[in-house]
Amino acid sequence: MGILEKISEIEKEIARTQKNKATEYHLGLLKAKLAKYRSQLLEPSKKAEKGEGFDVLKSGDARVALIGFPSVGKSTLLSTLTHTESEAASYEFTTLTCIPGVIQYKGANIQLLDLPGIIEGAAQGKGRGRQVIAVARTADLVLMMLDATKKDVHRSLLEKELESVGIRLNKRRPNIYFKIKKGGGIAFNSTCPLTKIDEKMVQMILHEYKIFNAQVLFREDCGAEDLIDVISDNRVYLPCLYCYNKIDQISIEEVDRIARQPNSVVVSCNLKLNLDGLLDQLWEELALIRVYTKKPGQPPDFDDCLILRRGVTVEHVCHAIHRTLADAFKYGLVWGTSTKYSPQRVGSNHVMADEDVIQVVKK
Ligand SMILES: Nc1nc2c(ncn2[C@@H]2O[C@H](COP(=O)(O)OP(=O)(O)OP(=O)(O)O)[C@@H](O)[C@H]2O)c(=O)[nH]1
Ligand SMILES: [K+]
Ligand SMILES: [Mg+2]
Repeated sequence: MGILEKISEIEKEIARTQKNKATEYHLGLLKAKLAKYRSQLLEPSKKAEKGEGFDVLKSGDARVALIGFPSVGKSTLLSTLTHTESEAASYEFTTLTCIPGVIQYKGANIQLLDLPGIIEGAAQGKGRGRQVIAVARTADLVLMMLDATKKDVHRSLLEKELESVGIRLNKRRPNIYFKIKKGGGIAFNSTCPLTKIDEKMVQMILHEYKIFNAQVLFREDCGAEDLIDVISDNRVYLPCLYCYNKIDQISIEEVDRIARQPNSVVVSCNLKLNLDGLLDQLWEELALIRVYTKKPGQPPDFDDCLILRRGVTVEHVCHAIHRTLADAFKYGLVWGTSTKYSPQRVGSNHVMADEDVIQVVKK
């Protein structure tokens, strides 16, 4: 039996197994098996299926991958937001390779990748699904483009495809400490009550992965799937923005309903509706911030900013300015929303905010 058949057998078995106390171990084991086969399926693809036209160099401050069914308007969006033209047409699979463009926004260069449309079964290699998914894994954010005139099944189908190859959208890594050891068996512990898993199931899942010595500490109430995610090293956790296009074709009530969904933005590429709103939300989801620098006795340099991630410290800023600056750092003077006073003297672990100005004082 091939891996694909094994996967489909297990999927069928999971579907027909009733969920209850008596079957939970069995289900946990099936899920572990499923995850194992799926990762086997992905292994050989790394080299063999790279595919021509998909090796695009990473550039700029962040990378965004456009993922969606055929003809939802991905190429139209790229041509509208960047100086790059990507052919758009009314027939499916117009785009066959990865086409990079650059969005210039608030001083940042955001690389936007137009990709072929993907369909159900993409993860198993249908269409150019595997190559597309491989590119998505390298992105800082997935911009999932959807046709607002179509039903939401498209969205769940795409989510399932990405899910099945280890891409987790808008989810953080489960808070489970996991470390393989040389001996000593499985040391299992938790810092909170667990309602979805117990020691026996943890053991079973680890054994399925041929792990017999490990330290496992649950720091939140996670289940079998979370544990499997932590064991598997091919998981990526990405923010996802759902972009509903073609709102020129639907009622205002429908637009309003979609726009209220979490992580969603509504646009019309053809009529250029709400593209500013899309850029704004992209900026937010990418968690980018601008930091301006200032030399002593001079006004801040507002023409040139550093583009960094939310949560960066003064130390990061020093590294971004020059690699030797962190060593020479004495203290910083910061003007902006991250401080109580402007300016305020700060140490190297002070956290910066968007549009802060900093002057670095050296030893
Ligand atoms: N009504 C409407 N049509 C649009 C809009 N944006 C794009 N389209 C149309 O949708 C069709 C497909 O657009 P593309 O940009 O080629 O779509 P794609 O997602 O790149 O398609 P593939 O590359 O084939 O996967 C074209 O006929 C576009 O003119 C929009 O906002 N409203
Ligand atoms: K198309
Ligand atoms: Mg296209």
